[in-house]
Formats: sequence, structure tokens, C-alpha cells
Amino acid sequence: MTSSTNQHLHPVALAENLLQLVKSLYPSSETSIADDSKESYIAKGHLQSLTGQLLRSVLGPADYTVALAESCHESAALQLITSLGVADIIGDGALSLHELSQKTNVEHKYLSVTMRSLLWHGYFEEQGEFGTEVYANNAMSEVLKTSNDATLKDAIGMIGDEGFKGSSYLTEAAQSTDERSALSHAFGFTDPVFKWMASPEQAWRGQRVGKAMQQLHTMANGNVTRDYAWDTLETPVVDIGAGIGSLEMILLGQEHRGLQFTLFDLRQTMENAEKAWKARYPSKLKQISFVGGDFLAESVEETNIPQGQPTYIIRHVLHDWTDEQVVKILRNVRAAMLSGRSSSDKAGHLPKLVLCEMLLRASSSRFVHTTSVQLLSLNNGITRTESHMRSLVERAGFRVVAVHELRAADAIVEAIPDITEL
Ligand SMILES: C[S@@+](CC[C@H](N)C(=O)[O-])C[C@H]1O[C@@H](n2cnc3c(N)ncnc32)[C@H](O)[C@@H]1O
Repeated sequence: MTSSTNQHLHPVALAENLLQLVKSLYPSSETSIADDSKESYIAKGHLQSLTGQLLRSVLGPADYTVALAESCHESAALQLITSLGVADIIGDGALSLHELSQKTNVEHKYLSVTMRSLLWHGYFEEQGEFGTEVYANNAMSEVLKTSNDATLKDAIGMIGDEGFKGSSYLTEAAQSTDERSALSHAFGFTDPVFKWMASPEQAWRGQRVGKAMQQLHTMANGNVTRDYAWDTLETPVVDIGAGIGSLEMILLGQEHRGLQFTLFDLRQTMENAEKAWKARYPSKLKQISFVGGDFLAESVEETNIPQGQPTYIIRHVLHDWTDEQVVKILRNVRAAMLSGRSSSDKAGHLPKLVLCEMLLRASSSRFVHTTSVQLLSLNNGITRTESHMRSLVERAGFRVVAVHELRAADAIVEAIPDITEL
């Protein structure tokens, strides 16, 4: 059943649907975690949407709307408590708010109000009766700890800082006559966000965004490296807008040992990427090379995109840009991949473009929609539907040959250059 067919169901019917779904995920009382199948992935998506519908139908428009409007304050509470490192400070013990106030150097009332807001959402445990204000960690608050491998600390930092401050200026950006993003209205810079974040004063933000991306990928797209046949790609593979190469760090840590990658990104980012690989994965350096450039430059030579390679990946880049900019990036990539190829090569083996991006669908999760608002706020980007994405890929002179659905927010779109336009 799709989410739209459930919209007007009675709350009891919604609750019955919900129970069926939960039973499909946990078939016996001994099953403690849902399996990893495609069916379970889809069922979890339905479950999230049904839970929202049940809440709306029980609370009614007024209560639900105010709760939604006020959720920005909960986000701010999560950001404050996480940035102070409260979960790390509490560690395995229990601490009073007075002790936490001393250790964080933050006035008691800030901690009291924000901890209670998070407690309502299931983070932390208050020891003893209501009002003792002695807190211990629990499974939910573990993800706020820096010391946890599955930490979301940087993701929360980015969402609560650049994301939230940016989106709070969406109205101003929408009503302004210039092209500046909501984030640039919030912080007063004029460069594209990536150049702003790569500047020496803001480099800490750029580094946090890099870590945040990794944490969000693991959460929403952990299966991307498992559900797509990366090994079948012809190598070397050029990754356009690769960041520090988080995708390659995962792929080369798995079985994909034969692949060779060239990471391409802004020069400053490539310097950081090289440092990160030397420090963290020195044994993999023979499979990675680094090229700095600008995929939006006016000519293919000026972009410095590696030319004539068999495979080009673009992951989570196109959603940062407007339609015109996306077409320009794709045309530059196409020109680079076909460089040196004459019309007599037409029948020859064609290079492949692999896009790994979120596609907006009727079944898209809340995360896909909130991310889309964030992308719009940060750099006027957008999460596109499949047909919108196809139209841009085609405008840039490619032909879509496959779209792969994964157990992930991302999908993979494969395209080849349309050689009738050589
Ligand atoms: C959202 S990140 C995606 C990083 C990486 N593909 C991933 O999935 O982890 C977008 C990347 O595009 C890069 N970028 C932005 N503008 C660029 C430009 N003009 N030329 C090359 N890279 C650029 C940024 O530096 C950033 O690393």
C-alpha cells in the first residue's frame, strides 16, 4: 500500500496496517532486529510514513502543525548538547546537571531545558524519579559520542549549524532578487558555498562537512557499496567532485581490490584528500591519484578533468547545483571523456558515466525530503526526480542506459555519451 492511499484511513485502520508491517519485520517475538533484505528496507520506509500518518490523524492538524513548526527547537537542543560533548562527558557513569554545568562551563538552565527536550525523544536516562536531573547514557545517546565509531556528532553539527542557520533564511532567499543561497544570506559570503568552506578561515567547517557526509552516507547509503556491481566498472575510474574520496575508502576496504581511482575536486580539497589517504590508508595509495581543478570552468582544458578515461563517477554532486550548472558540469565531463575521440570511433567502446544521487520518489523517506530543503538552503541545489535527472543528462549529450534501485536513499544512473552528437 502506498503512502497516498493511506492518507484518509481511520486511525485504527492505520494502526492495524502498522502492526502488520511491524510483524513482517519481526516475524517472531525472538527477532530483535529486522533482516537486511530489500523487502525489509521497503517495509521500514512504509513504516516511517505510516507512523507519521497515524500521528497526524490522532493529533489533528493544529497539534501536528505546531509540533512540526517547533521541531526546529528540538534540533537546536540536539545541536547544543552534542556540540558540548555531553554524552562523552557522562561516559559510562551518571552525572548531575550541576556537574555537567561545571564540566561544560555552560549555565545550568541551558542544559536543563535542552536535556529534558532530548529526554522526551528517548535520549539519555534520568536516574531515579522525574526531576533528579542526574543523567546516564542509553543506546540513543551513544550516537552523540565522538568516541563511538557510529557517531553522528559531525552530521548533527553540520545540520544544526550551516543547515539550520541556512534554512532559517529560506524565506529571505526566496524573496530576494539575487541568486544568493539562503546560507549566504545567513553568513554574508558571496562565493559558492564550497569555495567559502575551503577558505582558510572556514576550513574547519569544510572538514566537519566531510565527516558529516561520511556519517550520513553510512546511515542512509551504507548499502550503496554492496548493492551495485562496482567491480564490473572499467578502470581507471575518475570520481568527479570526489571530496576526500570517502566512497573509495569504503570500496578499497572491501573486496574491490582491482579498481584504480583518480579523485578530482577543488585543488584545496585534493590537498586535504592526499593528506587523509597518506595518514589513514598509505597501503592503498598505489590505487589512488589526485587531480585538482574546477568542473564548472569554461573549457574542458580549464577544468583539468582527466581526459579519455573509461569510467566517470559523480556522487552527491549534482544535487548541489542548479539545472544550468548541472548541464554545464555534465557537458564538461562528456567533453573530457570523449577527448581525442573522432567520429570514426563512433562504433567503438564508449566510456560510462555513473551517477550516484538521491532521486525523489513517491516513496521517498523523510530524510530525502529534509535533505532536499537543506541542499536548497546551502547552495540552491535540489533533489531531483528520475525524469528530471534524465532530462538534464540528455541535455548534456548522454543517453541513460540503466537506473538501479538500491537499499539506500541513493540510486545509480548509468549513461553513455550520445554519439550522434559527437
Ligand atoms: C557533497 S560533496 C560530495 C563529495 C563526494 N562525491 C562524496 O560523495 O563523498 C561535493 C563535492 O564537490 C566539490 N566541488 C564543489 N565545487 C567544485 C568545482 N567547481 N570543481 C570541482 N569540485 C567541486 C566539493 O569540493 C565537494 O567535495
